[in-house]
Amino acid sequence: MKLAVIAHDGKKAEMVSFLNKHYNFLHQANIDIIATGTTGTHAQNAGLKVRRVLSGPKGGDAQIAAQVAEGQIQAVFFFRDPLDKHPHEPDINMLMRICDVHNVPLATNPATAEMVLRGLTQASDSKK
Ligand SMILES: O=C(CO)COP(=O)(O)O
Repeated sequence: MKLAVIAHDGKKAEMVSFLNKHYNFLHQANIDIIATGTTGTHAQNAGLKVRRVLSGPKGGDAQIAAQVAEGQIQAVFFFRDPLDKHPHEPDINMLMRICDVHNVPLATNPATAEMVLRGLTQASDSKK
């Protein structure tokens, strides 16, 4: 299963604590994680094996959206900062739209992320 993790600067601390909390699940061999550049560095520092794409403002959101469109990503954890401006707002909206087009779970805040992760955990447990 491949998961994408992305966080705006104002939400990176929350993303790191989410990743730490779910380290055991996310660290499993059958989980691949892809992340935008800076978020990916934080995730790597948390001990996770992560493939980093470009930073969000440089096209990283668009790279992840392309993989969602190709059916390669099963869920996106995108902690957006609604209180900040982003020069790449069109890419952000595009990623969210692509998730909706392809019916891929998209968690844009930690509360939703907990629920999505619970669902993924149950789905993976039921396969064992
Ligand atoms: O800007 C982002 C998402 O829109 C995140 O990019 P970084 O992970 O490189 O900070």
